[in-house]
Amino acid sequence: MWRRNSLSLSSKLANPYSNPSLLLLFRSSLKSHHHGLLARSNSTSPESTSAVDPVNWAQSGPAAPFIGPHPTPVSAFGLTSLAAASAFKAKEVADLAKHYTRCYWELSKARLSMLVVATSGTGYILGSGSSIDYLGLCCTCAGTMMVAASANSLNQVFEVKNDAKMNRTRLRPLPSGRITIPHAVMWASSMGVAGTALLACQANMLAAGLAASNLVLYAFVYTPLKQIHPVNTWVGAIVGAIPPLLGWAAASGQISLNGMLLPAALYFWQIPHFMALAYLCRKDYADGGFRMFSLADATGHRTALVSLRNCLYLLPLGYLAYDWGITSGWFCAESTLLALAISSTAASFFLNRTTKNARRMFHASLLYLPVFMGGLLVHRLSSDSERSLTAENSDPSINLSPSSESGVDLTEHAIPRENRRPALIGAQTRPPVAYASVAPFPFLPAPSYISS
Ligand SMILES: CC(C)=CCC/C(C)=C/CC/C(C)=C/COP(=O)(O)OP(=O)(O)O
Repeated sequence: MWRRNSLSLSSKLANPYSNPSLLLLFRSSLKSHHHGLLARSNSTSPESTSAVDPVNWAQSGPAAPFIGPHPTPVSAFGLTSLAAASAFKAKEVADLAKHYTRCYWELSKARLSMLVVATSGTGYILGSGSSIDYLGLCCTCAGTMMVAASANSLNQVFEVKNDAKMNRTRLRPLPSGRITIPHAVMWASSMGVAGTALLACQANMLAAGLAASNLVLYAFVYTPLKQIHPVNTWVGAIVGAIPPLLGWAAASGQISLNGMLLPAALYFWQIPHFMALAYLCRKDYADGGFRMFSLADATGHRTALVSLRNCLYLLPLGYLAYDWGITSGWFCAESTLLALAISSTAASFFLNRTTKNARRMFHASLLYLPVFMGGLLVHRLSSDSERSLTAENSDPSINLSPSSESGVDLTEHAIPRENRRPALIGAQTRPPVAYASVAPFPFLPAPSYISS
């Protein structure tokens, strides 16, 4: 199609008369040029230069010669027509660029991909320790965006027939015929290769490997599974949970237990989110030929139960974030309240399985994720603040002096960047009040139980 468009574009440009709109533009510019010359000829000297009006010529043969002072009307005419052709060419190129930008945007499911990037970026910051490498963060986000765009485009390539049968998806670029399958595959391949290469060069091979494996899991396992077995939702939840791990791995160079916190939140969060969506769009999914969990559950009882169970799994995450030294105790409280809020919507849906309650649970899930990630970032403990707390509170065997001879040296020189955050697993947990003197309230006095 692109080839056809570009061919027709070039042939139109080569022969402007073959295009009615260009001919119109061409003729109107000639007319105004002609009228201008005539007006001037009436008011100025009768010095004559004859010319042919090609518009009238085209319609009814040669026109009466006009007289005017312009020494070279034919070359002026040529310039005007050239300008008209260039303007037309520019407009058509701009329209073409707009058309394909829109197709790429929709193929990439850009808003979903941006959410994926947000989770990966949050993972990167959490895995960064005391100083964030902003260039690394940007490259990780860009690489994640490209690979996610590729995965989403491949998903649409494989589901073009199913998408055409669903109201929600029938206007996507492939089922609506706005782009061809080979073109979409070309876009997906280039994005996948470029994104993985960017991650490999600017982050590390672990992050690149996670991205590439996730692409394979999403496009080649999850996507066909949607038409085979309801277990697809759980596989999809793994796909959604990988990007924050990828971000963590890009920053820290490894996968560690406390790097699993955000992936776990994403995994549990996706179950009620997608269960609500599949419940609300049951007919659409059935029409599309997808085997979603909710389709084999006429009463919605099991769909609601599974959703509620996974919401409850979100409850301990705030405590774990605090206990593992990722965030302050404030996050523990906030996360628990947030999990209780989404769980209450899931409980309402469980007790009363109406569309309204399913929609409430869906909206609660939309709110949950940004608030949870925002809380993680706001209450995150950098290695510096952790280090000072650890020093104030705890184990005398931990010595912060760079030239420590006894105990564990926690200076940046002693701990490789990639090991900083993971090394803090198992560090002594601190009473919540100790966190009151760190972010986000660093101005508060040190807690009184700390001996000076
Ligand atoms: C780095 C990398 C490869 C990241 C990929 C992340 C990604 C694509 C996550 C999406 C997870 C998911 C299950 C979406 C639903 O797809 P769906 O097929 O059910 O959606 P649809 O019905 O709208 O097509």
